[in-house]
Amino acid sequence: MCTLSEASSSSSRLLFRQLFEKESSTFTYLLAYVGHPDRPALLVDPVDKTVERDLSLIKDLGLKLTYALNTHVHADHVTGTGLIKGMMPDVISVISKASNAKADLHVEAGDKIVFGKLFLEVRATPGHTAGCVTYVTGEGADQPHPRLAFTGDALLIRGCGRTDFQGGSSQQLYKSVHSQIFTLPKDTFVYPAHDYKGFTVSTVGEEIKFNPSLTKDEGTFQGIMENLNLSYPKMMDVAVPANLVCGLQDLVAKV
Ligand SMILES: N[C@@H](CCC(=O)N[C@@H](CSS)C(=O)NCC(=O)O)C(=O)O
Ligand SMILES: [Fe+2]
Repeated sequence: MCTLSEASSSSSRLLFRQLFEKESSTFTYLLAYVGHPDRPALLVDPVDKTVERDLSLIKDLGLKLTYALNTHVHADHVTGTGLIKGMMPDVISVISKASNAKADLHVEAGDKIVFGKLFLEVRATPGHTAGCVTYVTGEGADQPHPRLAFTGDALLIRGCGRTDFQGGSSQQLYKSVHSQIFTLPKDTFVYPAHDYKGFTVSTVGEEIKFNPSLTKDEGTFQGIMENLNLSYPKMMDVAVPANLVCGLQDLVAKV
């Protein structure tokens, strides 16, 4: 199996970094095309608390940040998108149309986010929230192999996002994961938005085989999701309103 460092150094000219915010156990991903002197880059799911670290890394690596993407309206932390745009107004914030959140660019299934010769393809994976999307690296010449899937909270490693708020639906999540993620090539790397168990990466094949809830039939899955008994995220009342304006709430309040 191809390792993370192999994926990073493949002929696709993809530079890839997985970053972590420990208070909310959130992963942010940095991707860049380094086959051209412009070195266009994007961030997936930046967190407000670690924006300074991420922008400093981008500067160190000589990259040009072009897009800041969210997989969904997060309930447990404030997106870094607003802070990034405050400092770098040319960066394009991205979220799904179905999320009903403010952003420069609203995407839907089938859209492509292009950076250099690389691109991310948008797959609609609602269920954790109504507007969740998964971003998957492209297929074909110049694209990294194996593919990389940024699954947000739709699919976690040996888990999945809860479905008890923000338009969540266990029925919809089951369908999303089985039709949009489990149909990807089995060697596709799975990079989620969170991990609470110490994992960093999985593959589609591994989750098809070992995911404890999504390997079950749909009825059993729904029963599991109804009985998770998780407490609401501590930051929820702050994070959701902020993320609906892509973390721009302070800037908006000043206008
Ligand atoms: N304790 C945390 C919140 C943990 C939580 O609810 N995480 C969400 C993803 S963030 S919306 C989730 O779906 N978890 C699934 C699971 O099985 O844990 C806090 O207070 O922030
Ligand atoms: Fe979430």
